[in-house]
Amino acid sequence: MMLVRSVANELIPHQLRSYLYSAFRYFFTPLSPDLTLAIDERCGMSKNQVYEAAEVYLSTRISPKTERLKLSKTRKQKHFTIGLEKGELVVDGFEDVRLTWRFVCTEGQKPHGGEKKHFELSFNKKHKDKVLDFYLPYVFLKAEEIKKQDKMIKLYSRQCPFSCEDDNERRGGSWGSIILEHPATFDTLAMDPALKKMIIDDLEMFLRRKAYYKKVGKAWKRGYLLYGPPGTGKSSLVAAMANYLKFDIYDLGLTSVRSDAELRRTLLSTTNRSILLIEDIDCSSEVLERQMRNKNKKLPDKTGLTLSGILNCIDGLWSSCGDERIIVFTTNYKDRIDPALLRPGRMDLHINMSYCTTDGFRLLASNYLGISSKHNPFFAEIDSLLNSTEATPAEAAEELMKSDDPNIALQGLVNFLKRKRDEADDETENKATGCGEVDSSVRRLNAIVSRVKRLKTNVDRRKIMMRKRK
Ligand SMILES: Nc1ncnc2c1ncn2[C@@H]1O[C@H](COP(=O)(O)OP(=O)(O)OP(=O)(O)O)[C@@H](O)[C@H]1O
Ligand SMILES: [Mg+2]
Repeated sequence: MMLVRSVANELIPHQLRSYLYSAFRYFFTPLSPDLTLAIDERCGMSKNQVYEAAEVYLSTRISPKTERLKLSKTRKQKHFTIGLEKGELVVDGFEDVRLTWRFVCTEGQKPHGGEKKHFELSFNKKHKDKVLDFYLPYVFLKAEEIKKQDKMIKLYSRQCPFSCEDDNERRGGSWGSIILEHPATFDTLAMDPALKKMIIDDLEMFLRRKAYYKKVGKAWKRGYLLYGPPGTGKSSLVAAMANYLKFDIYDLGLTSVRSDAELRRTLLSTTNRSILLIEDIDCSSEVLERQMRNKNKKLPDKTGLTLSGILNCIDGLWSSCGDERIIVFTTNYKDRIDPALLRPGRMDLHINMSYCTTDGFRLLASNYLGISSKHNPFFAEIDSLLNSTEATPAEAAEELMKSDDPNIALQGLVNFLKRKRDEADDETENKATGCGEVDSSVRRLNAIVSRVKRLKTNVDRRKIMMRKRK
């Protein structure tokens, strides 16, 4: 035998020999009774939901025999997050089936590199149907339960600004995330109570209506346009929505997107149960078009991202994939945005975030100072000032934060509102007097309005003084 092998070694070239050995092994080794499913991290450009579910589920199935684990915890998380390290195994049981999970990491192909991750799930072939029809749905269900219990809301933003020009792959849809720690909730939002209730009811109805959307053949999505001056709580409302629904936020800065194709890739890599946020929509499209033209003079004029391009892309994608999606546009100037966005059916609700109202002030006073209007002499004066002055909730909140002593803080707010009112009066008078075409009756009218406002505040002040004396 030894003699035969040494003769064979001499006569047959090395490569052919190893091929013959492996062919021999293939035909004479008994076939494995096991089946292995490879579960990649991504399906093309989207995340693989099986991978995501497995990752969450397996973190609760780690056996005492496992030798290496990945451990992490953010400031807001109550518990550690445990994950498998490269090559580690988890053995699981489902009814009479024994299943083995292995976590595999391999180096990605050059030039972009990066790690490619996947799970391998092995079990006896005869259980294939049971695993596919019952075990994997069970893994999904468990993963959903775990996620709901320990749901950390994430804020995603695009990782790749213009700087990494050669990195085509990253330019696709890579999002970086942090835990959203925005404390805004519907309880802390100062806005018209009826409007607030309407928004909460709308969100609730949206969540309940999965079957309804399917029945009428519409994608399960909802669009909101939030408009109003700076500091009226548009971004806070988005955070409150995310905290209420436990949805992640994808903050899409359009200036980081260079083409419609890139936008499509970016949107495809967002997940269900999320809010896509596009802030300052009135500026974004113009800035982008200008930026594109300046950046690449060779491009024909129409190559940049346009608002209608964005809307078509979002409409198309939104109608074809994804569930439980919310899209929010914000703007300071509703009148400046493209009419295409305002067309019926595009955004389901237009929400006006307005200046601080007396109800809003009460909520802020209770949140920031822990006081109510009962027996507080400042409230009537502040109410009357708010009715004649435009102050944003952000401005009011800033004043209320200036002192721990409610009286000092409220007095500060009164002074601030008076200053604002006087400035506004002066502006009105200046406008009236500075403009030659405005006739004298308008000027007189403006002066009367200002005087009436002041008179009303003086009366209020006197009432407060009298109440104090009593
Ligand atoms: N309606 C509100 N209720 C409670 N707090 C508010 C409200 N509006 C603003 N604030 C306070 O002001 C801060 C700034 O508000 P926010 O960023 O939500 O305003 P915005 O409308 O998004 O402004 P911009 O148009 O400049 O983006 C918030 O962090 C919050 O503290
Ligand atoms: Mg904002």
